[in-house]
Amino acid sequence: MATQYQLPFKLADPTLLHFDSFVGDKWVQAKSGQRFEVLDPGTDKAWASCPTNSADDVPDAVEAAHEAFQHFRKVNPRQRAKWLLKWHDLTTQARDDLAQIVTHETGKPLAEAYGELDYSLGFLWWFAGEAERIQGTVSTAAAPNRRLFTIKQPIGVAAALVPWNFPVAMVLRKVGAALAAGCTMVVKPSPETPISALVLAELAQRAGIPTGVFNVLTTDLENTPPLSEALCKHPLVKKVTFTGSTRVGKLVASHCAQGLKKVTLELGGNCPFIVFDDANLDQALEQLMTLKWRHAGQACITANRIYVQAGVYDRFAALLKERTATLVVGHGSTAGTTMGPLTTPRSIDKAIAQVNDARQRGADVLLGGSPLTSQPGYFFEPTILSGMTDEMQISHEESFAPIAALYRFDTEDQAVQWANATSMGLASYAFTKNIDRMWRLLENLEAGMIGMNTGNQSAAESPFGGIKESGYGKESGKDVAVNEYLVTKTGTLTIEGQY
Ligand SMILES: O=CCCC(=O)O
Repeated sequence: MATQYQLPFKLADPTLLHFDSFVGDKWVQAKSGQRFEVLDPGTDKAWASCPTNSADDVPDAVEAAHEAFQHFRKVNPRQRAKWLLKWHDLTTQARDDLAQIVTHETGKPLAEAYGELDYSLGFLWWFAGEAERIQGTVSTAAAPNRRLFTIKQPIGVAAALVPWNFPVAMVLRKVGAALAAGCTMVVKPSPETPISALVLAELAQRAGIPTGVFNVLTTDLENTPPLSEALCKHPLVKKVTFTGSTRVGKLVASHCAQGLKKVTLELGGNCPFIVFDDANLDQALEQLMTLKWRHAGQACITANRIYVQAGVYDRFAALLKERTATLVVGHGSTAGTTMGPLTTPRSIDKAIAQVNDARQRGADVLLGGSPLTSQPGYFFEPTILSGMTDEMQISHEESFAPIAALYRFDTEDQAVQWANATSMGLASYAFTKNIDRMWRLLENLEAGMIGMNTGNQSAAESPFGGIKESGYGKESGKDVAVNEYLVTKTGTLTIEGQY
């Protein structure tokens, strides 16, 4: 359907853009005919609309994916790899256009949108390689004349429930693994970021990926829970992958439990970032600057609680303040912007509540602390809070906002105890030049991913996933990610006349 909205940017290839859902090989409306608006978080203005699909629209999409699976499961892995590589090449060519779209959906600065695209392209490249490396096993049984072997087969139709903070990366991380395994997929992008997912569908079609293998069902905030529930409970959906909050992850798991569906959950972080007295402070600071302010703090692996040892606390806080004060907050497409808006107005409300709570309980606001209301859009000042303590809200819940919360600690044991004092366990970061201590931290910090003198550990080749209430299952990395979309079948063979 043509859109009546004015595009706030120019595309080199406007035919990439679609504003309808993609099921099978067709661009489709919701059965209800309803549509919802897509807003630019940097202006609060609508620039597109998409179909408001409901639970009623789920069966057509799942059936299209199921029909496609009957053929796709038998396609030679090399052919699947070639399609993924072709998709990679076409997405690379569309990089400039996709960057504009990501910036206008999420608010992130263009340079960060490019960074997300390069990260995303890594998934198509990586999973093309993984497709041909799916292997079973052969072994000799204890019983005589018997051999055991296992084969791996695609599990079936997968449903992906995707967040808005990295809309291209999160789609491609999930679908790359699914297609490498031989599964087909129905993607439900977030209400904030449907357009980039639809561009990926256009590119998948151009890459020759067969009809029904990649489907996109858009919907608004209100219809997200029932549509997602219908996907989780549809009998032909055999696998669900979700990235988002722990609260919603538990709901997804409970919907899937009824059908004993295989589930991957990438949930909340509340990640600690620990700086010891013997750290290279420049290194720690530089890593924190990127990790904390990336997408205005809206990443599940961002540093939520920053623990700094007493000997360097004041210096580190002063340096962080000095560097943070140089950030330029503005619309993501404006040249020179280094931090964009939050993606949703809900996030502003939460940030205000968290800063007020910390302030009332005795924290000092070293920088920022308020929404920026002088311009339209959902802007919040880069904020540094010092003197944080355990009873403050931020200690127990993710900010998902540009708030750096500093805690002073004395000993390694104290830092580890505080870092682990959370129900979550996605990522932890530690900065020290003491190798014995670093090894102890690797073993003692309760998280699925440990950054050691680095704040950047996300990559296609690196297994991504948490423990505790940060979820289960791995995305990306060798074998583990594709395994999430495979089932193992065991064969037992009797061989006469052998041993
Ligand atoms: O926010 C979740 C994903 C972040 C990442 O993949 O680095």
